[in-house]
Amino acid sequence: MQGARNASPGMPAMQLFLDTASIDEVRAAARYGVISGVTTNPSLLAKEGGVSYRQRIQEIAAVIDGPISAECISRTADELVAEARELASWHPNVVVKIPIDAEGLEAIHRCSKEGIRVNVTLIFSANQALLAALAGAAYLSPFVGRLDDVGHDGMELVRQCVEIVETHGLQARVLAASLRHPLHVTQAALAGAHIATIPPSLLPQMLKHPLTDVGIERFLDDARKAGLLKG
Ligand SMILES: O=C(CO)[C@@H](O)[C@H](O)[C@H](O)[C@H](O)COP(=O)(O)O
Repeated sequence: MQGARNASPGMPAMQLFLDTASIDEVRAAARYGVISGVTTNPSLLAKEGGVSYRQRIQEIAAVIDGPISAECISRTADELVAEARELASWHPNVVVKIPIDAEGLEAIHRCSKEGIRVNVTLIFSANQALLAALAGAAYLSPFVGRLDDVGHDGMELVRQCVEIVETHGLQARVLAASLRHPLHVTQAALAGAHIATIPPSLLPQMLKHPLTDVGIERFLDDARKAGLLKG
């Protein structure tokens, strides 16, 4: 992780990943030193006007020295494994994303046995998360916002994933995904998510507080009165 120190020895600090395929957004966020990885998906890539996926992943990996998720689009286990090998060959930091279904579960198992790190995506239940973790997933991605959209408590799934992983000493890390607003990030941190992947628009929203702006203005006024500042 780029700037943080662990609160207690042996306990990894929570990490923030950026959820984008835009190199400009990655560069803009990287300067703060709070982004430890990047997640991409076909929908995010589609916004990038036909750029090669491989080239974009390599550009991102040159800016962020951490896990970069690239998503598989194959639908059978054999094809998923072949595609995962290809994506993983693009850069040593690539983590391949595989959706959780029957073919996906077999592919997760086979990839993890080969040493390819897998981020299991489109997780909407605790049992999907358990199966993915048992198959050897490196990351579990519960989709918070999309569960909220259909009237469920997306953050409760994050809590359940964390509890399952920690109760049973599983290796997988819980990566809260489909986060839509700053409160989601706070809630993911409090739920014990190991990682939250955030759309770039959330970063300034997390940072900003009107009372901070008012406070800065007040201090500047007083600094003028005290003669510390001219004009
Ligand atoms: O990689 C992941 C999760 O591992 C993310 O890119 C994940 O696909 C995105 O967070 C979601 O697709 C965004 O979901 P939504 O806000 O569009 O519903």
